[in-house]
Amino acid sequence: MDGKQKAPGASEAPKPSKPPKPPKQRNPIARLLDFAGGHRKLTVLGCVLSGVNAVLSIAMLVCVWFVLRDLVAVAPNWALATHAAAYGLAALAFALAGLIVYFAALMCTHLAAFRTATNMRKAALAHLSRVPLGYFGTHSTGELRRVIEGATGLTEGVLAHRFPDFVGALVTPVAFFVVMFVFDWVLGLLCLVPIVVSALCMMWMMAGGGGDENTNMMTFMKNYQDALDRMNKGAVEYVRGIPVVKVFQQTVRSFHTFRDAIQAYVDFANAYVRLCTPPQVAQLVAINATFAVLVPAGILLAQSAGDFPAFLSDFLFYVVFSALTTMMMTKVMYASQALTEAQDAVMRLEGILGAPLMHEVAPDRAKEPAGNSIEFDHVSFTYPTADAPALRDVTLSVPAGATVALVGPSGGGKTTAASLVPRFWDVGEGAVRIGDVDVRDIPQRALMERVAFVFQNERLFKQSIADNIRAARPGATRAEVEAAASAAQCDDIVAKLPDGLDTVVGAAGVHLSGGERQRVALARAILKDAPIVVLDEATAFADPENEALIQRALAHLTRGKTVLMIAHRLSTVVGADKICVLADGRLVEEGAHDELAAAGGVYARMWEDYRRAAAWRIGKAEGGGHAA
Ligand SMILES: Nc1ncnc2c1ncn2[C@@H]1O[C@H](COP(=O)(O)OP(=O)(O)OP(=O)(O)O)[C@@H](O)[C@H]1O
Repeated sequence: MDGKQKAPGASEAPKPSKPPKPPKQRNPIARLLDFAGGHRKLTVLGCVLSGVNAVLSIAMLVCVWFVLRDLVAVAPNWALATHAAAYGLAALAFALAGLIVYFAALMCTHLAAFRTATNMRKAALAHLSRVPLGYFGTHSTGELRRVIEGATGLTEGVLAHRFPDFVGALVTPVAFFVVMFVFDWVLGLLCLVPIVVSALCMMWMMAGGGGDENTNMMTFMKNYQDALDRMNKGAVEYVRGIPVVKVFQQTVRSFHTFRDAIQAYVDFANAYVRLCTPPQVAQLVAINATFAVLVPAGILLAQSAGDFPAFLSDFLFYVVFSALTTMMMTKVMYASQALTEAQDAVMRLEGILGAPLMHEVAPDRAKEPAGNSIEFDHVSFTYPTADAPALRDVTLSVPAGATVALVGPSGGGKTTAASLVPRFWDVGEGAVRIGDVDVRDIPQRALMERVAFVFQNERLFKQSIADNIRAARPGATRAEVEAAASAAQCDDIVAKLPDGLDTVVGAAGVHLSGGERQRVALARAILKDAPIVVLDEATAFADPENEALIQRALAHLTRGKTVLMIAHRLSTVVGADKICVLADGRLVEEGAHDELAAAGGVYARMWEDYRRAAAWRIGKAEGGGHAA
C-alpha cells in the first residue's frame, strides 16, 4: 500500500490537458472579432458605412451653410439667391443618403454583434461541456452564467452601437477639419487647439493619471471588476446565510467577507473617481473651450477682414459647427470607456475558455473494459485550487459485483476518491481502472453508461418527476419509469402529488424534502441500470421513515452491482465485502468489519465511538437523558 512504484499503465495514460499557453496580448477588438467568424466583414462594413454617414452629414451641413451664405449675401433681395435652392436640395439628398447609410451600418453591426455574442456563448458552453465535472464544484453556475452573460451582453452593446459610433465620431472631426482648412486655414487651426488638448487629456485618463503600469485604465478596470465580483459573491453568501443571521441575531457586520468586499469596492470606486476626475474635467473643459478660442480670435481677425459680411458668415459657420466636434469628442470618450469594459469582459470569458479540458481518448485508442471491477492504483490527486494533496498514493480494489465502503474521518478523502471513478477529476498520479482499463482510455459516453452515481444533495430539474427520472435514459418507456420510481420507494411521493409522476418539481406548492429528493435521484440511478454504482450514502440526516425507504431503494439499486459507497454511518457498512478507511488522504486500513473492529486501529476506534453514541441515544430515550 505504501510502495511508491510507478503504476502500470499510468505512463501510457494520457495526462489531462494543460491550460493553453496564454496567447500573445492582442488588441481587444481583434479578440472580440475572432468570435465573429465570417461576420467579421459585416462589422468592418458597418463601421465603414458609419464613417461614410459621418462624411455625408458634414456634406449636408456644408450645403446648409452654403444656403445661409447665399441668403446673407443677397439679403434682403432673396430672389437673387439663385444657388440656394440647389444647395437646399443637395442638403436634403445628403441627409437622406446619410439616413439610409446609417441604417445599413446599424443593420450590419447588429447582425455581426448578435452573431458574435452567440458564438461567444457557444464557445463558452462548448468548452464548459468538456471541462471535468469537478470544475463545477469550484465554480458556481451563477458565477459562470454571470461571466458569460456579462461578456456577451457587453459585446452586443459595443459591437452594435459603440463601435460604429466610435468610428463615426472619429471621422466627423477629421472630415470637419478638412472642410475647415479648405475654407479658412487660420480658423481651422484655431478650432484644432481645443481638440488636441482634449485628446491629450483623454490619453492622460487612459494612462491612469500618471501613466504608471499599475494605474493604467485597463489594470484599474480589472481590479475594479474583481472588487465588484467579490462584493457580488459576498452578497449572494449573505443572502444565503440570512436564516443563520436571524437565528443568531447577528448583523451584516458579522459577515466579514461581505463587509470587507463592500469596503474594498467603496475604496475602488473612490479611487476610480479620484483617478478619472482631473483628466476628465480637463478634457471636458478643453473640448468646450472652442468658443473661448474662436471668439477672441474672430474679433481680432474681423478688424483685418476686407469683406466683413463674408467674414461674418464664415465665422458663424465655424462657431456653430465646431460645437458638433465637441459632441463627437464626448462620444469618443464614452466609446473608449465602453471598449475598456468590453476588453475586461473578453478577458473574463477567456478565463473560462482557458479552463483545462478533460482529455477525451481518441477513437482509435479507446478501450473496452473487461468487466466491472474498480481499481485504484497508487492514486494521488490534488485539487487545482489546493496546495496539499487530497489523496496520496491510494491503492484499493473493488472486485466486480462486490460492495466496498469508504469510511474515515471528515476530510479524509472519501468523496474525492469516489469522484475519480466517473472522472469528475482526473488523477494526478497513478490510475483508476474499470475492468483493467484506465478510465481515461474509456470514451466518456461509455464510461457514463457503465457508472451510475448518486451523491448527496442531488439536484432535480424543474421538470416532471417522470422526466427527472427519465434523464438517466431518455428512451425509457413510461412503464420502466414507473417501475424505477416504485423500486426507489417513491410510491408515497407520487401518490400525494397532484399530477402523480407528471407533477413538475419546484412548481407552485410542490416541494420535496431532502429524503424525497434523494429517492427520486435513486430512481434515476435504478432506471439507468449501470453495472457500477458509486454512491454517497447520505441517510444520516433523514428521518427514520425516510431512512428505511432510502435503505430499501439502495438495496434495489445495488443488487448484483459493483458498489463503491461512501458511508457516513458505520451501521450501513457492517455487511460490506470490504471496508477501506481513508484518513488524511491515505488508505490506512482495509478489511471486513469483524477484522477491522478487532484490529485496534482507526476503524476500531470509530466503531467504538459509534456504538457508544448509539447506546447513548437509547440510554437518553429510556433513561431520561443519561448515557447508558
Ligand atoms: N473542490 C475542492 N477544492 C479544494 N479542496 C477540496 C475540494 N473538495 C475537497 N477538498 C479538500 O480535499 C480533502 C478531502 O476532502 P473530501 O471531501 O474528499 O473528504 P471526505 O472524506 O469526503 O469528507 P466528508 O466526510 O466530510 O465529506 C479535504 O482536505 C478538503 O478540504
